[in-house]
Parts: sequence; structure tokens; C-alpha cells
Amino acid sequence: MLVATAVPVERDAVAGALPAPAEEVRLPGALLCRTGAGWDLLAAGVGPALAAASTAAALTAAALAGRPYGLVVSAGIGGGFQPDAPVGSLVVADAITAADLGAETADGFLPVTELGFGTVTHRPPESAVRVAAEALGARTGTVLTVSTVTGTAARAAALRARHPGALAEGMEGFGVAEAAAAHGVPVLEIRAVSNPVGPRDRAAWRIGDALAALTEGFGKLAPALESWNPHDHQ
Ligand SMILES: O=C(O)c1cccc(C(=O)CC[C@H]2O[C@@H](n3cnc4c(=O)[nH]cnc43)[C@H](O)[C@@H]2O)c1
Repeated sequence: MLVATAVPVERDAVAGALPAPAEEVRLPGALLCRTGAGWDLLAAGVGPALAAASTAAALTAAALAGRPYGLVVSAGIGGGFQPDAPVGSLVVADAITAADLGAETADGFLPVTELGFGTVTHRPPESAVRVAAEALGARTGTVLTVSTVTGTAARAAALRARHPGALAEGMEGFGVAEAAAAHGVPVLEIRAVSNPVGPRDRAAWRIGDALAALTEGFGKLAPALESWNPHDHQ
């Protein structure tokens, strides 16, 4: 299993739930933290492009070593749409959607798929989403990937109008999912809500609480996913 977070403090929060010792493995474009429990952890960088590049490097290295990953988990803190995803709660993505990948037109936003390109949504295996959500006691819904953190009520409302099932937003999930899809590896995204999506209010961030939720969550998630069959993709 590969867990891709954005920054080292998120990676370390996940590592806090897994058995030591951890060994560092330097790869071209990625520094893997290998736990003794079959989980490789990667601080893949902030934003979808760097997260995709780093995750792809780790996936390629594993494939070339003849030990391909069975699952990639994009994990980290994120913004929660209120009131459905309160600060401190965990969200499991049933859809990982690039919310700002497209074109702005006089008639509104057009996703790249309507321009004839690529994809804007990856859907994690239903069975893995179910197992993860039950283990975590988390809600499931769309997690949006944005390149610009939402900072106004108007933008939050526009995103919710376009994606009524959205519970959270982050900046890496879609990039990690693109890399996983290119390797034919299933993907999950887990967000621990550190702040509400909406008007910028740094005083309202609860990063420590979200990181603690991530550690507590992975303590339950890891054993649950270890018994998930990666060949059962439904
Ligand atoms: O300066 C701000 O107003 C601001 C608000 C929220 C987050 C940031 C970041 O720079 C953190 C980006 C980092 O954390 C994840 N994250 C956390 N909260 C959000 C959010 O509300 N929307 C999108 N991403 C968020 C993200 O995945 C990055 O890794 C700054």
C-alpha cells in the first residue's frame, strides 16, 4: 500500500499509527518512508501536479522492482463543506473530482471532459470506500481537488452548486488518482477536516486536531484495508 500525503507533517501523522521501524528509501523524484507493516508513505508535495509526479515515481519504482502497489491512498488535511463535514471529522471520497480543470465561459465553467479531453473524476472502488468509511466512522462523498484554496462564501456556494455531493476539498487527490489510474492501481482519498470551506479565516484552522484525527483514523484504517481484497474492485 502507498499513502501519499502533501507534506511531511501529514506523512508523520499517518506514520504515528503504523508500527515502527521506518526506513527511508530515496527514489528519483520521491523519498519513501517504508514502514515495517507493508505501508509505504510519501510526502508527495502540495498541489495536483507535484503530487501526481511524485506518486507516479513511487508507482513506477515499485512496478520495476516487481512489487507493484495494490492500493494508493491520498491522505491529508482539507477543507470541509459546512455543515456536512465539520472540522475534526474524516471524509472518505467516493469520487475524486478536479473542480477547476476546464474552461471558464460566458455561460459558466466547462470541465475538460466537455472540451473533449481526459477525465475530471476518478471513482475509488466501492468496496474499499465502504470498508474505509466503516472503519473510520467517516462520511463518504465527493472530495474536490482545487489548485486555488477556496476563500469566499461565493466560491464555496458555486462549487457546492456544481458538485452537490461535495463534502471536502484538497489540493492533491486528483493528481494522486491520475498517477494511480495510469498504473491501473485503485485509489482512495481520505481527508481530515482542518478548516471550513468558505471565507478565509486562519483563526478557524484546527490543523492539530485534523492531524490527530488522521493518526487515529489510520490506526483503524490500516488493519481494515489490509484485509480488503485489491482484486475485488466493486
Ligand atoms: O491561506 C489560506 O487561506 C489557506 C486556507 C486553507 C489551506 C491553505 C493551505 O495552504 C493548505 C494547503 C494544503 O492543505 C490542504 N488543505 C487544507 N485545507 C484546505 C482547503 O480548505 N482547501 C484546499 N486544500 C486544503 C491541501 O490539500 C494542501 O495540501 C491555505
